[in-house]
Amino acid sequence: QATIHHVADPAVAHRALIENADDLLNRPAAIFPVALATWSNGERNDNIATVNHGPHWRVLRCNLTAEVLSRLGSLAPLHEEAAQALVADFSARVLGGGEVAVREPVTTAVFALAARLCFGDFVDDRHKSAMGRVIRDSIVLAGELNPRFDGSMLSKMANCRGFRRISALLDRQVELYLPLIAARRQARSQLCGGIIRPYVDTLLDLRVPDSNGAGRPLRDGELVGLVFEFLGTATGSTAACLEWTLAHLIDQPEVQDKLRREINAEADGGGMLSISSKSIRSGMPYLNAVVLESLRMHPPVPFIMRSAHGEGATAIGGATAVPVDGLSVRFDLGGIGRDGKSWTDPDKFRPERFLAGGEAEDVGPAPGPKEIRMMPFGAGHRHCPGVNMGMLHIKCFLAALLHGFDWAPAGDCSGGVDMTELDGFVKIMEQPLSARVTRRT
Ligand code: HEM
Repeated sequence: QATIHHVADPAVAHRALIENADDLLNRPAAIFPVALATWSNGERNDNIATVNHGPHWRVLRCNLTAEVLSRLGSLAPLHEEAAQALVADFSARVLGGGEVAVREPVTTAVFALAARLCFGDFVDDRHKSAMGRVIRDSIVLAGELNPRFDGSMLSKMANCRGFRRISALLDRQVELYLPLIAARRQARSQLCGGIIRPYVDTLLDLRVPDSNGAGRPLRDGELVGLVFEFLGTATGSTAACLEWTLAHLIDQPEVQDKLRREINAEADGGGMLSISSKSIRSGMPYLNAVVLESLRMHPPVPFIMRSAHGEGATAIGGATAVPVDGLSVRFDLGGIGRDGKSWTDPDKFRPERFLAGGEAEDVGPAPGPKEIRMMPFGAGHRHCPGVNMGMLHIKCFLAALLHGFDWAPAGDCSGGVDMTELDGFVKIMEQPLSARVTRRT
C-alpha cells in the first residue's frame, strides 16, 4: 500500500498547497470509502470532493457556488428562521431547568437548514430525521474505516464488515433521497422560502461534460452522491464547531459575557431578529474572533489529503521517486492551527488574538497567498467552497444561542470542561457537551 506523508508544518503546507497548487489538484481516491462503494458496479458516481480536477469538477463546483453559496445575502430570512427554531427547541428543553445535552438539538437545527436548502420547503419531519440519522451514521462510519481502504478486492475483504455497512447506508440514502428528487422534478417552480431554487433543482437542470461534447444530465447515483455531500458537509462540521465553541464559552464565562455584550449591543432592544445577516457577516468582530479561535483549535475536518506531483511532491520532501498516481499527503489541520512557531500559547482559547492589534488580526478562515497560519477550510484549488456559508451558519446559530440563554457547566466541572478530541471524519468532543442552560428574559 502507498506510504502516506504527514505534514503539520504550516511553512511546508504553504509551499505545497499555495506555491505549488497546480501539482496538488486531486485527493487520493483511497480516502473515500463511501464513494468507492458506489463504484462497485463499475460506475463512478462522483461528487465535487471525489471527482478529479477538470471540466466535470468545474461544472459541479461552479453550480454549487453560483446557485447556492454566493447568495448568502438573500438567504438571511432562512438563516433567521432556522436560528429561531433552535432557540425554540432549547427553550422547550430547559423549561423544567436542569441540564441539556447540546449535540442533538444543534445537529438537528443545522441539518434542517441544509435539508431545506437542498430539497425546498416540503420535507416532513419524519423524513428529515431519517435523513439526519443516515448522514450521522455515514460520517461516523467513514471516520472508523481505515483511510487506506482503496476499493481493491483485497481491502474490501480486509474491511468486509465495514464494506457491508457502507453498502447498507448507501442503499438507505438511495431510498430516502430518490423519492424527494422525483418530487422536485414535478414541483420545480417552487422556490425555497420563496427565495432561491433548492440545490436539487439546480442539479436536475445541470449538464456535465460527456464524450459527445453535448453534455448529459446527472445519473441518479450521481444525484444521490451530490445530495449526500451537500447535507454532510453543511451539517457535520458546522454542528461540531458550534459544540466546541459553546464548550469554550462555558469554560471561560468572561469570554461568554464579552461576546454576549457585543450581540446584545447589535440587537439593541430590537431582539435577535434585528441583528442583520449583514452585520453578522462583516461586523461583530468579537463574534468573528470567537469562531475563528474555535476553528483554529478544533478544525472540524481533522485532515485533508492530496496526491502530490512534481515540485509539489518535492516541497513535501518526497525526494524518492513519486508514484504515477502521486505521493499521498495528509495535512494535519489541528497541528497546523496549534503550531508553536505561528502562535503564542497555541493551546489557550484566546479570541482576542484575532482582534485589531492581536497577533492574528489579519488571519481569516481561509489562508491568504503569503502564509498559512490555520486552514480549517483547506487550501489550494480544492479548498472548501462553503467557507462563507459555513462561517455565517455558525455565527447565526451562536448569536441566537447566546442572546437567548446563559450557559454554565453541568454538574461538577471543577476541573474545567473536558476538551478531549475524538478524531473521526469530523473532529468532535469525546465527551458530548452537557450544559446548564437558563433562558434569558
Ligand atoms: C464549518 C463548516 C465547514 C468546514 C469546517 C469545512 C471544511 C472543509 C474542508 C477542510 C474541506 C477540504 C478542503 C481541501 O481539501 O483543501 C472541504 C471541502 C469541501 N466542502 Fe467544506 N466545510 C464546511 C462547510 C461546507 C459547506 C456549508 C459546504 C456546502 C454546502 C461545503 C462544501 C464542500 C465541498 C463541496 C468540498 C469539496 C471541494 C472540492 O473538492 O473542490 N463545506 N470543506
